[in-house]
Amino acid sequence: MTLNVGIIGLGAMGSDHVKRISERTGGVNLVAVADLNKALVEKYSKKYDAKGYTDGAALIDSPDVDAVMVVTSPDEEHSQFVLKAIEAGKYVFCEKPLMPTVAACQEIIDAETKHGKRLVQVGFMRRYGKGYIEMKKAIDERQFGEPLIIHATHRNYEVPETYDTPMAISNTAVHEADLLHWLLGEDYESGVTFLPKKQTKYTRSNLHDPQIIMLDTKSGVHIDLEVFVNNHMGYDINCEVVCEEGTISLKTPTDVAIKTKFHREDHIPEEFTERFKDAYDNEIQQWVDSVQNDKLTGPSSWDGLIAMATCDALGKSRDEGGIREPIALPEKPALYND
Ligand SMILES: NC(=O)C1=CN([C@@H]2O[C@H](COP(=O)(O)OP(=O)(O)OC[C@H]3O[C@@H](n4cnc5c(N)ncnc54)[C@H](O)[C@@H]3O)[C@@H](O)[C@H]2O)C=CC1
Ligand SMILES: O=C1[C@H](O)[C@H](O)[C@@H](O)[C@H](O)[C@H]1O
Repeated sequence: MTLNVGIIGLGAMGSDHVKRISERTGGVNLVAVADLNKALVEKYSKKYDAKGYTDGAALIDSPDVDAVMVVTSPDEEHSQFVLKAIEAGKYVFCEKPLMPTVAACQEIIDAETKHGKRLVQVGFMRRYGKGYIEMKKAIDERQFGEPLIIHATHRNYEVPETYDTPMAISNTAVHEADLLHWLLGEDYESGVTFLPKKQTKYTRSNLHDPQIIMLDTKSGVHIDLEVFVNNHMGYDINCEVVCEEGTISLKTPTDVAIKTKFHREDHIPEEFTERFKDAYDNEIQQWVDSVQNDKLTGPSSWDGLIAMATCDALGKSRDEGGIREPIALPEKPALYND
């Protein structure tokens, strides 16, 4: 049976998902779109012959909509629609982060637990990247012995003026906060955030950039993560896992390598929709398939809370000048055990 999906939020990520659902995902129809911006609603409702709304709640209430995608920003705009979808008993894909605070993630977990069935998947799409899947297999199988250290970078070419210091963790590093404990198959013990060089060419009053994060896991794996969101180089995501008898690293996919006039060059992706196109495609196809099977298999609301609890500790460390902070989790509800 074809799944009829409505998408709330038609900006940079939402418009990419509109195209993905309409043109590259099997077993699904885009039947409705919503945004506060009427021009975007008119554009995409007309282009994809979908019903247009400016009120996301009305989209969720529509009997024509089987499942919902929440792709709004700022991130605080997610829970109103996630909670309404749960109330309506409809599956809902919520872009990361689930919400930018632990308390708001907990509110969603409480609502889902009361409903009695998992309905929420969170958009941690790095888990669907081929490189990360191969890395996780190698770690799970201990192909190179015990993992010891992870070196990672999360670099953006630039971010908008509204992007501020806390977002470097809650909006950006939240990807690695989810990814790396999933990759290693264990929880974090503690974290530290510190702010290097205070005055740089692109420093803004509301944004300290770059930021340096360190995480340590329960077994003692040490992680260092550079978050550099105005690097004016490109969208450069790196991850190297150092094991007892070898390393395994993420490779940036390139179609061509150029050599000319005594130099060679590779392309650096401009932004996330280019760099992780396959991961997004795999993620959304898996979400549609799991909804049709009436059993979600992707990142849950609980994964959303783990990531935000990690980010909270890292934000507290940053605000306290780089003091190591424990990363503690509440008891995991049984709903999220399978
Ligand atoms: N998984 C990933 O790699 C990525 C995830 N994201 C996430 O996707 C979400 C959207 O990000 P962007 O597309 O970059 O933001 P954006 O600012 O480009 O678009 C957000 C859209 O949501 C709409 N909106 C906001 N509040 C609304 C409401 N109450 N009702 C209806 N529409 C509303 C805005 O009018 C805007 O058109 C964010 O949560 C962000 O964290 C963004 C980029 C990449
Ligand atoms: O989710 C995302 C993107 O995937 C980028 O990796 C981040 O740098 C960006 O800040 C965030 O919105």
